[in-house]
Amino acid sequence: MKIKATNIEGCFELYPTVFNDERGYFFESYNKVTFENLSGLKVDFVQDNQSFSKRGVLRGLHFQRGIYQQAKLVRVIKGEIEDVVVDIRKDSPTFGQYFKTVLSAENNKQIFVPKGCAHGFLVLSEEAFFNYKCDNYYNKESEGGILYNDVDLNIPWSISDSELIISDKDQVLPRFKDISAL
Ligand SMILES: Cc1cn([C@H]2C[C@H](O)[C@@H](COP(=O)(O)OP(=O)(O)O[C@H]3O[C@H](C)C(=O)[C@H](O)[C@H]3O)O2)c(=O)[nH]c1=O
Repeated sequence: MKIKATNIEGCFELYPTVFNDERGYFFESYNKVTFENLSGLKVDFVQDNQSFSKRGVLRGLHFQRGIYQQAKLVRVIKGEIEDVVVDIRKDSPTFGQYFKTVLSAENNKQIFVPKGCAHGFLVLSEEAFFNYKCDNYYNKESEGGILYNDVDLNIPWSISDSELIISDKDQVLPRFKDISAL
């Protein structure tokens, strides 16, 4: 497992060691000791999530507030997505910056999304299975979000608006300038 910093403080990519043989492949998708040794962080993940989406589905940008803020370790089991992390920590040196990268079943790449960041993804392949760990439980009342095409963030999603599939809830999320930073 290797890790690589991103432009957002505390957000990093993880590249697992893949063992290929004539049967296929094997890799440790998560190992607490390895994660802690490489990141220097002690993270207690308490909830695993999985979602399935078709091409053009955009989920996010979501976060949870207060004591329910979540750090996440995200990955793709099948397909390919464009993953975006936005720093909404008002005291962070990278406040208001976003990080965007492709996660896929081919690159097996993962992202650690620190607490205080909004997260979302766009499915580029025909279908994608997305799987992630959270270090805090879901709390509907604490949910917040930012409109995916916020003009200030100006995130260059790779699929045009006309082809996007976005939930009713996500279509009416507030603009970045209107959320109270964490
Ligand atoms: C997140 C979550 C949702 N739910 C229920 C609530 C809804 O009835 C249903 C779908 O929820 P939602 O439309 O919020 O699912 P996503 O749009 O995939 O939300 C996720 O999208 C982006 C990419 C994220 O990073 C967040 O983890 C998460 O907000 O699952 C639960 O029961 N538990 C949960 O932890």
